[in-house]
Amino acid sequence: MSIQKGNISIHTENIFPIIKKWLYSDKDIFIRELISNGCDAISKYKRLITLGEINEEEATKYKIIVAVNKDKGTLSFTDNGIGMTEEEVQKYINQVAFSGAEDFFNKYKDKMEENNDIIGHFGLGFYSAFMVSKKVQIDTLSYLENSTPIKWESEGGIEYEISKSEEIKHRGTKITLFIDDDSKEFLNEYEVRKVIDKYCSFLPVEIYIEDESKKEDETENKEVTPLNDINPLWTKSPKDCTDEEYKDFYRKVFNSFDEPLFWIHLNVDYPFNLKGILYFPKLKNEFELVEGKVKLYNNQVFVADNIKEVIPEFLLLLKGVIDCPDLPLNVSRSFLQNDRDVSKISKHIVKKVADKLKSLFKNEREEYNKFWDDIQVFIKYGCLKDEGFYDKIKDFILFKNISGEHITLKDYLDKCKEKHENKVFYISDEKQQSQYIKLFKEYDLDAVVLNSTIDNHFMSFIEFKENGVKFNRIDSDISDVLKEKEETEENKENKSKILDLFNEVIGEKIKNYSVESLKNEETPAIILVSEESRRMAEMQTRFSGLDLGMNFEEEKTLVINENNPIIKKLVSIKEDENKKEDIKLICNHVLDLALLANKELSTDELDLFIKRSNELMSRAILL
Ligand SMILES: Nc1ncnc2c1ncn2[C@@H]1O[C@H](COP(=O)(O)OP(=O)(O)OP(=O)(O)O)[C@@H](O)[C@H]1O
Repeated sequence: MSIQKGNISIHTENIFPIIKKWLYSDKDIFIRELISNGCDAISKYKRLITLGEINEEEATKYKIIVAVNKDKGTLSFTDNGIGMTEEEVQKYINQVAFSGAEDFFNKYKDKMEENNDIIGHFGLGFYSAFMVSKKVQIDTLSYLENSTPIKWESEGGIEYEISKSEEIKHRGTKITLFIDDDSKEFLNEYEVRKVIDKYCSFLPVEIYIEDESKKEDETENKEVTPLNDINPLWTKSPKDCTDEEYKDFYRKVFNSFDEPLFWIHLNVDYPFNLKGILYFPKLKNEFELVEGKVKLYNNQVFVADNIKEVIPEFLLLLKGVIDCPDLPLNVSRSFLQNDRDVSKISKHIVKKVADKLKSLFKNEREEYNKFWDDIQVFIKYGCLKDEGFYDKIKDFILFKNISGEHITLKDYLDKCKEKHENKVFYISDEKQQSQYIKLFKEYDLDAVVLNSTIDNHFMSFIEFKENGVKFNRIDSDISDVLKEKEETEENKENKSKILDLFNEVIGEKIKNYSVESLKNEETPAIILVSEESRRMAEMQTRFSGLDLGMNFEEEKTLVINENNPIIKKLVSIKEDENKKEDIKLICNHVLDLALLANKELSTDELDLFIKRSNELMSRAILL
C-alpha cells in the first residue's frame, strides 16, 4: 500500500496544548484509557466468537502487555483483540477519537478556570495518549482474513500518516507512545505499575508489564504473573464467596490489617446494573471516620474514590467497591448530580445497608450487639444526614444501658413507663457520673450510655422525630423518680428544718434545695442540674464568643438526704449556739462534696474546700 497523509479533522488548532495543560494533574489516566481500549478490543473479539462469527483459536490467552523501553523512550500497549482495518483506523482514530477530544474542548472551554476534578471522569480515550507523548504510533492487524497490517503515526496530534506496518504479525493492536521529555516518569516500570494498580487492578483481561530495556538475563527467571485480578470478588455470586475471601479482598484492596465487622454484597441486575461489596470497618474512635473509602468502577475499570453523587455521603465512612457499568461515569459531576438513575442507585444502596442492619438485628442479635459500639457513630451520623435512613433503621438502633445490655429505645421506654414515661435518662461520662449510676441501681432505675460527641445531636434529633420523648442526663432533675413514699406531717416538719438550715448557711449560692430520703444512708447530699439549663450552658461554651442574648448558667439543685446520720445530727444540734461554727463548716462541706461528685470544683471552690478540710480535721482532733 502507498503511504497516505492527512489532516485530522480538528477545527480548533490549538486544542491540544490547552487540553494538555488542563489535564496535567490527572495525566496518568491515559494509561487507564489505553488499557481499557485494549480490553474492549478483546471483549469485542470474544463476543464475535460467542456469536459464532469466528472460530476460537486454540488456547488463546487474551492479554495486554505494557512495555517500557527507556533506551528508545517508548511506552507501548499491546493487545490481542479485534484489531483495526485501514477503514476502521480512518473512522475510529481519525474521526471518533479526535472528535471526542473536540467535544471535550467545546464542552468545557468556558470552564477553564474552574477546578479540574471533572477531567478524570471525561473519557478522552485514545487522544489522552498525546498528553505525555511527542509522537504516537499505532500498529494494528484486524481479525478479518487477509487484512493488511496498518501503521498510523502522528506527531503532536494534528497530522497523521498511514502506511503498511512491518511490526505487527498477529491479530491485535500495539499503541506506542514516544514519551515527551516532561513525562519521563512514565518510562519507569515502577511508576507505570503504580498507575496500573490504581486504575486497572480488577480489569477483566490479564495485564502484564515488561521492561524492554532490561537485559535478557535480568528477566529470565522471573515468574510472570498478571498485575491484575480478572475476577474480583464482587463479580462472583454472593453464595459462592466465603467469609475468608471477603476478608482477604478487604485486606488487599484497602491495605488494612484490621478485619471488617461485616459486609454487604450488592448484586443488582434490574432496573440497573450494580455490583459491589460494602464493608463496615471497625470505627473505634470518631476521628477515624474520615478514612472511609468507596471505590467506584465502571466495568471493572477504576473511575474514582468517593463519588458522593453516587454514594450517599454518610456511606463514604464505609470501605468498599461499587461497579456500575450503566453509569455515565465519563461525564462531569454536575451531570451525575442531575441524573435520575444516579439518585436511584444511591437510594438503593441506602436501602441495602438498612436491610443488612435489619437482618443482623433479627437473626444475629448477639453479634449485632457486639458490633454496635463500633458502628454506632456511623449509624447515628447516617440518621442525622438522611432522615429516610433513620426511618428505615430506627427500630434497630441500640442503646447500652447501665447493666451493659444493648436495648432499643422501645425496650427502654416500655420498661420505664411506670416510673418515668417517655423520659430517657442517659450517662455522658460513666466515671464522673458513677455516684448517680449507683443511685439509679439502688432505685432499680435504668439509664443508657450516650457518651460520644455525636450523641448530643442525635438526642435532639430523636426528640424531634419521636414526639414526646425527652432525654435527661442522669444528674438532671430526678427527685420525682426518687420519691417512693407518701409524706407524713412529721416528715414534712423535718424536711423544712433541713431546708431552713441549708438556706440559712449556704443561701443563694445554690438555686434550689430539696430534701429526700435516699435509700443509701451514706450519701449526705447530691447535686442535680436541670437538663434545659445545662444544654443551654453547654451551647454557650461551644459557641463561646457568640452573644446568645443572655448568660446561661446551670441551674443546680442540692438534694439533701434526710436519712444520712450527719444530716440528722445537724438538725438535732441546729439550735446549739456553741456548735454554730461546726454546723457552718459541715453544711458547706456537704455541698462541696456533692459538687465534687458531680463535676470538678473551680479553683476558688477547691481552695476553700481544702482550707475547710484542714480546719475540720484540726477540730476533730484538737477540740
Ligand atoms: N486497542 C484498540 N483495538 C481496537 N480498536 C481500538 C483500540 N483503541 C481504540 N480503538 C478504536 O478507536 C475508537 C476510539 O477510541 P477512544 O478511546 O478515543 O474512544 P472510545 O473508547 O470509543 O470511548 P472513550 O472516550 O470512553 O474512551 C474505539 O471506539 C475503538 O473502536
